[in-house]
Amino acid sequence: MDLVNSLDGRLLFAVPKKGRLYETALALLKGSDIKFHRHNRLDIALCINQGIALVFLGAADIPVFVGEGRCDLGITGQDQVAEHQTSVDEVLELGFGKCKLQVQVPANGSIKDPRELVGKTVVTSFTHLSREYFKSLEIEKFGAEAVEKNGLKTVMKYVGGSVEAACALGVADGIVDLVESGETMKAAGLMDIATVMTTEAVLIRSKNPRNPELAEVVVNRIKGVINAKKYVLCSYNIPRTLLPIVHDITPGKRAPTVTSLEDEGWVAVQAMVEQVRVADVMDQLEKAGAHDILVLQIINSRAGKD
Ligand SMILES: Nc1ncnc2c1ncn2[C@@H]1O[C@H](COP(=O)(O)OP(=O)(O)OP(=O)(O)O)[C@@H](O)[C@H]1O
Ligand SMILES: O=P(O)(O)OC[C@H]1O[C@H](OP(=O)(O)OP(=O)(O)O)[C@H](O)[C@@H]1O
Ligand SMILES: [Mg+2]
Repeated sequence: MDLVNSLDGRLLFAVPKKGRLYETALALLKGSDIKFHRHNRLDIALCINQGIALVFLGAADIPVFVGEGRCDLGITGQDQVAEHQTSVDEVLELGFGKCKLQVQVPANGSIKDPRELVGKTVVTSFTHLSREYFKSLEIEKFGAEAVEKNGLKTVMKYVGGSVEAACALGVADGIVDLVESGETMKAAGLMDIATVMTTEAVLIRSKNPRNPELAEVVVNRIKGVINAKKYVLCSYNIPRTLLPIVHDITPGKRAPTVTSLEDEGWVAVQAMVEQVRVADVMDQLEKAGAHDILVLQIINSRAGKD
């Protein structure tokens, strides 16, 4: 059976084929028990244990394919969804691929404010978002009527990558590009002067998925993996008399689990704690008189329906 026929009835899930989101997106699929074989150079992979086919696409193309209903689910950046103005449901923020889309200019140049770029040349891979951004600056400066009548004065030029080189090459007065650590920007002798948007990876769903029940199962599984990463399980022993104190420090998601120990007067406590707070929580517990404090990783989770 050829590949196209074997796609029949399968839920099509678009995932980035390379770049910044690739590895974490694949780890997320693995955590959700979505197993597949990807043959060399093929951009479609059938899942072994689910009625799903993965479609490997560029992150920028994923909102388009999902928006047109060609794919049912997709993982891409919020920036790409906004840039391509497609109608999709953003069902879940995924907590990785976090960065900012920023206006940048030469650090040693005279421009210090994005308004000074009005009427000049801006190079970017995000022409729609950049146009919208400079349109609002131009409306502020010239008024909506003038902008409507004369069009944008700022010139937007598209490049597909290595946007930072544009200023040094004399192609641009400023750029609009993604910044995470700022290393690339700094290495190119640029500085940021405004933020167009902040973004992270997101799970998107078509308005009309071909198998809504299976789409829901996949969304829930991914949700479980994402939520598990947000929390760790904290367990410790404490004299029963101190329990009221620790309730305040580790209230858990619903309530802490408290079990009696053989050692009379002592209890064992287990509670979910936000990963970002765990060091602080451990300090507080130790100070309050807790012993044997352990922090355990949660691999997967389901909150259950209320
Ligand atoms: N430095 C970064 N840190 C975090 N997330 C990023 C970074 N750069 C890009 N992203 C996110 O990843 C998405 C895809 O960008 P990426 O540059 O990986 O794709 P690409 O340009 O298709 O790949 P490549 O750069 O390998 O050609 C972006 O739209 C953004 O959401
Ligand atoms: O602030 P930083 O941590 O340095 O990250 C920002 C860089 O990451 C992305 O580029 P990528 O590596 O994907 O290369 P590209 O420009 O060819 O897309 C983005 O376009 C920036 O150039
Ligand atoms: Mg890139």
